[in-house]
Amino acid sequence: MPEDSNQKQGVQHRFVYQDDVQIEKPFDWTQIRRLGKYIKPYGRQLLPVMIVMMCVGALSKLFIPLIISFAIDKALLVGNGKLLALSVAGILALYLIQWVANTYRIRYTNTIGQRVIYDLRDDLFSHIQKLSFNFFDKRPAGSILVRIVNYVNSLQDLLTNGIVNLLIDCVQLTGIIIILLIFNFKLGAAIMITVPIMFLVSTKLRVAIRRAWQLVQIRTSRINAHLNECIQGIKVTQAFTQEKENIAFFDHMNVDNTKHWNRASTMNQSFNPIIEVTGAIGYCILFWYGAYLIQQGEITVGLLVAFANYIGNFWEPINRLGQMYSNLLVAMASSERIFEFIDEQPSVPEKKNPSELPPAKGDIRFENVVFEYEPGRRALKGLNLDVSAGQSIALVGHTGSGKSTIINLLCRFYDVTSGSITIDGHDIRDVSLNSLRSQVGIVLQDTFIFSGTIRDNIRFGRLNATDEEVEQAAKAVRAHDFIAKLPSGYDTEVQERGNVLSMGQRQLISFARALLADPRILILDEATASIDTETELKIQEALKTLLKGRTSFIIAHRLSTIRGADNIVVMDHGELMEMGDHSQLMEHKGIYHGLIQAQYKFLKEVI
Ligand SMILES: Nc1ncnc2c1ncn2[C@@H]1O[C@H](COP(=O)(O)OP(=O)(O)OP(=O)(O)O)[C@@H](O)[C@H]1O
Repeated sequence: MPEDSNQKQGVQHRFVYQDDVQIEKPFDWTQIRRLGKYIKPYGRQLLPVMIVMMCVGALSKLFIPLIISFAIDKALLVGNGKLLALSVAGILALYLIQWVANTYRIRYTNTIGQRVIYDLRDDLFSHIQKLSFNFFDKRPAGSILVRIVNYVNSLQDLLTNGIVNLLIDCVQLTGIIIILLIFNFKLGAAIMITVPIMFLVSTKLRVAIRRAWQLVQIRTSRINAHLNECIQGIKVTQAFTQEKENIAFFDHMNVDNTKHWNRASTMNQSFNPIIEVTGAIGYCILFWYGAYLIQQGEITVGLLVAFANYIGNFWEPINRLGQMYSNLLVAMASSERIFEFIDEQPSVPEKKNPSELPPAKGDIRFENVVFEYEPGRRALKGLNLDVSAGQSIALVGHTGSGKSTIINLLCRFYDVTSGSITIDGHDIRDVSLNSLRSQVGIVLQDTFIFSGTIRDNIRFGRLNATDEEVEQAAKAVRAHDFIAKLPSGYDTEVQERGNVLSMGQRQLISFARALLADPRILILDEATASIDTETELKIQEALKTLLKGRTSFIIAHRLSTIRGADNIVVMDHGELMEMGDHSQLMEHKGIYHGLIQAQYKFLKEVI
């Protein structure tokens, strides 16, 4: 393969974005019933008014052509001015009634639709908040986001306008058909020859057009995902000088998107002419056959005008029904995906009537703990560990040895595959998640800073903390000095992920956050990033304050932390290999000794 094409293929296969495979689903009553449950709470209050308004609007529209017909035959053609004026007034009154009814109907439909969407979005978000870690392990954040935003929005149209329009159109169509057949069966039946053609074109072509637009939508989503990834990873891209490749990949996606857009747009443009031609055939039949029936004396001119009016009103609902049908198929797929999330049960279930974990002393016991993230791959292979209240435990070991897993299990982000973990003798599976997690504080390596002020970020540890308490916590972990030097002090706005702050500063903020929460058990995943000695000293002092009197687990990377720990647990391939304090383990000359030697050697070489 020539180099050029090799390169091109490489670029095309570099980023893989998973699309939602099915963009439409067949009509499904279960979905409608589930959606119906969301409408029910508002039904009794708003539905009756809405239905009355809908019927008034549809009926007043149906009567207008009849009055026109009456006005032509009985007033215009015989020169009865008074009756003509009365008819015009009647038509005006009907238009007015129609306008009022439609205004209120739209207002009520929108209210119901908005409330349903609000409830659905709320349910989805609160449900996702409760789901366990393994749910997020399996899904990219983008796909979760799309379900909350796009799929819920795509239901909005169906719920606000779709269902009501469907009812109005059905009432209107039935009304027109009855009137046409009653007033002149032969002419009515002749016009209706075009109905099946119109219906077929409207449904089939609409579905094809909808599909074409959805393919465009998929391409646009891919572009968005790629843009998002490229912006997030811009530093890596520039560091590895991959800008050209990224541009080439983006171009390839852009071309693909434009190609699909052109196709969908061409199909779209063909829709109206087809509908117009079919409509025109209907008019031809009406005027040709209608003129014949007038000559025969079977119908009046007024009735012919009324029929023309009805045909005009006839295509509109048929056209909309076709569109509604294709919207419904998309809504089926959207609601299925939304309910799929809502039905997802947390893999870490709460007991039916869980007891509350009493204020913990902090004695922790891991007994024969086996854990598999995926069946057959053991991340912990029968861990036994006893930790007394107030002890600090440093977890060390090679990458992938199971250190974070121990912490994930203690917080019950996952449940043990077998064995048990107890706090002060209480199995953590028997107590409520809230009472457990509120007593276990966690400071992660990748400190998450939310958009907001520094004060808000510290207060995240305890939302009802006063400003003084926030500042006290910051002072205790030596964060106050740098915060005070920021342009607006504690009120300085930091952006998502806290990009304006250094690694060390972010860590100090997360310490203050943890101190404010004041948990009995503290978990600390130390940052590995190199920080200057002054900050390192500050962090060590802050750590002392933070750990005082608490049972703590530290995934340790710094020699200083390891030395100070009461007990050092050395993990290897999911097994506890060594345990003891620093001097004991150094004497033992095992894995720990090797790790420390390697670190010293590295430091010596660097220094
Ligand atoms: N979410 C996950 N899904 C599947 N396997 C996982 C998951 N998280 C970790 N593992 C696997 O479990 C094992 C232990 O991982 P763990 O994260 O506990 O290691 P660690 O000692 O904390 O490593 P590091 O020091 O690199 O953070 C590894 O083999 C890892 O591949």
